[in-house]
Amino acid sequence: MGEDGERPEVSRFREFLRIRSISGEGPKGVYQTAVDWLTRYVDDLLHLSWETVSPCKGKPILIVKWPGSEPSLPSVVLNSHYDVVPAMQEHWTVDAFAAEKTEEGRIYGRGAQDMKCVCIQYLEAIRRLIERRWQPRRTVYLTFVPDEELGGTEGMGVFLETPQFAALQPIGIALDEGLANPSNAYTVFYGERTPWWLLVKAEGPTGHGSRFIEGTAMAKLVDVCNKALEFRRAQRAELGHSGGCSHAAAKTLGDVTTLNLTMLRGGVTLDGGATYSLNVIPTEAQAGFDVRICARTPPSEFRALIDDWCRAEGVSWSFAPWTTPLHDHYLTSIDRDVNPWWGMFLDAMAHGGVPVEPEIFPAATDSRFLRRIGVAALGFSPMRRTPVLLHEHDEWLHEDVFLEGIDVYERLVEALAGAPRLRTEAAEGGPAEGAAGAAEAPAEGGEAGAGAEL
Ligand SMILES: CSCC[C@H](NC=O)C(=O)O
Ligand SMILES: [Zn+2]
Ligand SMILES: [Zn+2]
Repeated sequence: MGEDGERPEVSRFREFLRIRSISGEGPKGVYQTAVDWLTRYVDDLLHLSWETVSPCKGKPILIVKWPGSEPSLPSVVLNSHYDVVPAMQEHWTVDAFAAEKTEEGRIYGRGAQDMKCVCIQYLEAIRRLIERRWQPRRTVYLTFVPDEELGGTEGMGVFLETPQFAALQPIGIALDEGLANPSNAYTVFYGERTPWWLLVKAEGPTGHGSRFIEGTAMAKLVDVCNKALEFRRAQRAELGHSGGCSHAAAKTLGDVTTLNLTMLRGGVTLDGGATYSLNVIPTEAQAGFDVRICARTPPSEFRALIDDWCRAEGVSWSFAPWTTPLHDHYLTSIDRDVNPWWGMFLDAMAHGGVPVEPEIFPAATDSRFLRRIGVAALGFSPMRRTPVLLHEHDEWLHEDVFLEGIDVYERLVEALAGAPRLRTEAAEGGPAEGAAGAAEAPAEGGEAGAGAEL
């Protein structure tokens, strides 16, 4: 027991929460602080080898290696991101980076659910397995990446291009983050809705604001926005009144397409943007949308819609240039016959007696980079009986749920890293019966991958 009778695992989790590793705006060098903290942890408690790689300056990726007894077998990758989204401190009832714990056992902090809990749970599960002298058959790699919250381009995205990533290959299965589940079950994600961040740009004539000028940039843009919002209303209706809570309705957020107007810009500005010339018709206006295309809708179908909306108004649209161009669906098969890892995952969970609900992740995680290159990836954060609080004010996780998650990973790592060669895996030099991993990425507009039940 640690201080105040607290379990040392919990104390370490709280310590990690105090590092302000906010993507984009943390204190200078804080990413390195987080990685240094993790490497000390590995040195002191796991005694495993590790290395860091920084394809983007100041954005280190930490790779920890636990060698398997049969290193030629495809590896098991446990991925987590150590960056967190900012906290609006004025809306929190506690300090977002103090990792306070209530008497009842709730641990408050930015990253408590997303996903510093998982970073520590992986480490603690492996610490326990090492302590009880369990040896993995397959090599296990822990990867800790930055910048997931910014889209992963300068984190997992660039990591894929490095020799350090090549060294993890072939990968059998990768685990990455999921979401809390308020019910008694865990949720596991085998795919994600595909994020499209769009910019619509309208142009038109100028003139005096007192006249009827036709075809203005603003009017055209508003027409496109109205069509987009109409589409949004229809999708909202399809979801029903549950608001995406997976337990009150048959449909979850992952089953419909969301669209939100998240940026509007226009107007002739004065004084560096402090005021506007409201009597001058602006010649340009822009809107930005966050769209998440559900797995049932081929991206080409959505593309046709937005093309229509824009063509009708004579305006243009483009993908936001700062996002990673992953615009297709990538799914991991949940057919045991196609993907034996799925069966192993389910069996290990069933062994623990906890129900599992497979779903499509409503947002985007680093899993999509892995699925895109054919790696089977499951999004899983072992948090049940817990409200979904990622990115919210007063994010918390109960210490008992955190501790239970370590037990879960212990079981999972034993099952996955202890797995003998699968029939879908080639013997050295020989052919395999078929790829186990992610279903083939469908061509633009194609169906969801083979074996994936939607
Ligand atoms: C377009 S990539 C964005 C990634 C981000 N991930 C977590 O919130 C998300 O908004 O889903
Ligand atoms: Zn996350
Ligand atoms: Zn997040």
